[in-house]
Amino acid sequence: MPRFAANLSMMFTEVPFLERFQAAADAGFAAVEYLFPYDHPAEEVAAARRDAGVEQVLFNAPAGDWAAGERGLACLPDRQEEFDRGLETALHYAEALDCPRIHVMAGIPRPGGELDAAGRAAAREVHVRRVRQAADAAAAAGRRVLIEPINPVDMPGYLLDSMREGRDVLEQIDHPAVGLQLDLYHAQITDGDLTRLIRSAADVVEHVQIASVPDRHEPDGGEIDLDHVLGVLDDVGYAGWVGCEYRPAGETRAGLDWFHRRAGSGRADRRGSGA
Ligand SMILES: O=C(O)[C@@H](O)C(=O)CO
Ligand SMILES: [Mg+2]
Repeated sequence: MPRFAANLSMMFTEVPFLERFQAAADAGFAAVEYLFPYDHPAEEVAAARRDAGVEQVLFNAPAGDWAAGERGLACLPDRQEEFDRGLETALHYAEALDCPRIHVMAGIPRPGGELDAAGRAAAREVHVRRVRQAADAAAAAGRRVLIEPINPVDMPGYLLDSMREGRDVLEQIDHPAVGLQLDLYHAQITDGDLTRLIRSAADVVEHVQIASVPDRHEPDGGEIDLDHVLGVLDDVGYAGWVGCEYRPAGETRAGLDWFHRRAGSGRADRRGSGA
């Protein structure tokens, strides 16, 4: 059975961010992930993680003005300086948190508008270049960069909008320090055919996330058969983490039956270092 990491941007939001580490540990999670730690100094986040005794397995590089609708900087040509600074910040946090991987978001090249083929090619060219840049810096710091396809219903206009696109871009990036983040919630919406998809992408997937479709709640309901996809991940030898990136339907702990049934105590289920 794969190992589960609690996503602290969506789970345990009943308590302030820094308290979510301990809440996740108390619930039995051995690891955590989240979108952004940057509202708090790296040292405070690192202390919260250490005190709770959980591994940090993933977080995102700064992604622009999130409140204004931005979703990453990597494909935005006129944001090079901000991208550079964000990369530095992310690597600083990764060091403090002992986190092996950073998700670098592509961005929305034409917010609210249509992107023609030429516009898409231009955005992709910038994206490929910036992810390579991030990967060079990450590799020098002993870390890895992930890219994640995201469904266009939740994130209209996001450049990396299917697993197929993700595979293509990954090939184009062609960098040993870059891998794919397979969010099965997005993948079910954009690609479907999850069994074949997991099997065919097994060589490049370095992190998995789960949630129910279409509501993005606890992963043991909706369109995805959780035990089936976890079994396929086991079959292909997936040894990474499975991030629980879902919005609990009610109180987080009240919805953890699915986790306790599959992970035992969670902590007892640890295999290897997770790095
Ligand atoms: O799937 C998601 O939404 C996240 O993994 C993410 O990084 C961007 O929102
Ligand atoms: Mg995700």
